Amino acid sequence: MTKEEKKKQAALAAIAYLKDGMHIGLGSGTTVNYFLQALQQRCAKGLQIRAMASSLCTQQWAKQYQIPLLADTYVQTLDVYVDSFDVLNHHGDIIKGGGGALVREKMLFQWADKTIWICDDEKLVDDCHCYALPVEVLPFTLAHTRHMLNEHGYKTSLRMAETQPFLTDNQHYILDVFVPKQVTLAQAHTFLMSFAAIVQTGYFHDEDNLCIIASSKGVCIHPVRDV
Ligand SMILES: O=C(CO)[C@H](O)[C@H](O)COP(=O)(O)O
Repeated sequence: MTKEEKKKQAALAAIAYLKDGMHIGLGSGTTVNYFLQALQQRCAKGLQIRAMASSLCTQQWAKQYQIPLLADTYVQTLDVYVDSFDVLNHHGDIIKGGGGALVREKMLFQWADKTIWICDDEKLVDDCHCYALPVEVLPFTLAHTRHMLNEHGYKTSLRMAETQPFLTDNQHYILDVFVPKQVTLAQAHTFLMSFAAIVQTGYFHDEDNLCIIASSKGVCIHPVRDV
């Protein structure tokens, strides 16, 4: 089974957790796009939900698929948040932000009553240090921020979109940060958040929510702590 087929299978399995009347937070990325396509079909068959997108890209897809959207000003509750991630280790440490939507993704994750993670098995890793940690940062005094991080052993790479720095939906930059081996992601997150220029990191921690993992053997569903 290809990686794309696995993503699709995981996304399809998440549909079973949706009920009429729910407010659903939508993550970002290609796996979520498969979820949106499945959701479009369920909505066409009568499922009554309303959704909130974590990125402009997801919002555009949701509109294209005619998924009813909520205006953020009026939403007080989110029943469930559905998203994928870049990597997850066996301790519930998650890296997100490959698509640069990490701030709004974390907001919806923190807000929702529960989260359903959807992924292919290639995203499960022993050590998250294999993947750079995306960090959303203010463009103001960027060179200084990078210099300070470098002084502490954190190498950084400014994410680009062709010849210009990649701009997030919040009009900030993304630094892909290589966390030193001896520092845990949780420690790195706390350290990085001490910089006023850093808006948020793509480090998430979760143990209790469900993770739907698709592999060539099929789909399995576990609490994150048992992955
Ligand atoms: O964190 C994210 C976007 O900011 C995505 O969830 C992550 O990058 C995974 O994307 P994909 O489903 O395309 O593999």
